[in-house]
Amino acid sequence: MPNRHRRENSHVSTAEARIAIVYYSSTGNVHRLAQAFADGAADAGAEVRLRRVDELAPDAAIDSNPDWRAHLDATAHIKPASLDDLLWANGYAFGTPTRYGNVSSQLRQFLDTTGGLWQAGKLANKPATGFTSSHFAHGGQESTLLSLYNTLCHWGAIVLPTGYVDYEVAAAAGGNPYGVSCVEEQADDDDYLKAVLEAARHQGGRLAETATVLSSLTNRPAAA
Ligand SMILES: Cc1cc2nc3c(=O)[nH]c(=O)nc-3n(C[C@H](O)[C@H](O)[C@H](O)COP(=O)(O)O)c2cc1C
Repeated sequence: MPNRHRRENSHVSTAEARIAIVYYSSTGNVHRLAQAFADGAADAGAEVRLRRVDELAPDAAIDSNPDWRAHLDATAHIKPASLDDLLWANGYAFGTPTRYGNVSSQLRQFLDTTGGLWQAGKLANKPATGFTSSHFAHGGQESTLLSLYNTLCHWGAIVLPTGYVDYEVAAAAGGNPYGVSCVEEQADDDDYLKAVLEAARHQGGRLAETATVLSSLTNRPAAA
């Protein structure tokens, strides 16, 4: 029987939610999801930081694809992600395009700068979810998200997959229970794209609620 939990019926106050949405996008698909996550978390009452990780590719690669250069220029105003954003937030959403079934090197590079925070226990006990975009429906979205979640497990984060928490929302967006995902070759279909963005907004709101509930745990002093 489908689960029909609906977020709009929730009574959780998100006054304490501080959500960092950290993403990489070369041509805009993941950026679009990141914005929908930000909207969903903000609509639920959270403070939100939308942050892109630094581009690492050489200009020659970027300029070989006009969409890549155009998107990079169009999003230059978005602040780059920093470790301070991770310290500040009590809930995370990480977005990456699927790259050969894996996390992009740009997001990976940012994650690989978090050793100090990890060692100090500053990343533990916070809810964290992932989102991705691939070209094909079977192009490796699940493996990308699971690979991302390996890092979150090492942090001691509370991995927050989408599941089928709201069955209709999840099913309309393709039914990926590991995290919100977009199939680029289907994104020209307005109904599909609308459903995927709705799933991202839904998960952004759910992340904000979960961050609020878990923040007392996050703030718990270390045992003596
Ligand atoms: C180097 C490279 C590897 C990719 N690997 C995959 C893949 O394994 N599976 C897939 O379906 N799409 C793959 N893609 C396509 C991207 O995942 C897809 O275009 C995605 O929507 C891009 O998101 P963005 O617009 O946010 O950058 C790859 C693209 C590039 C450039």
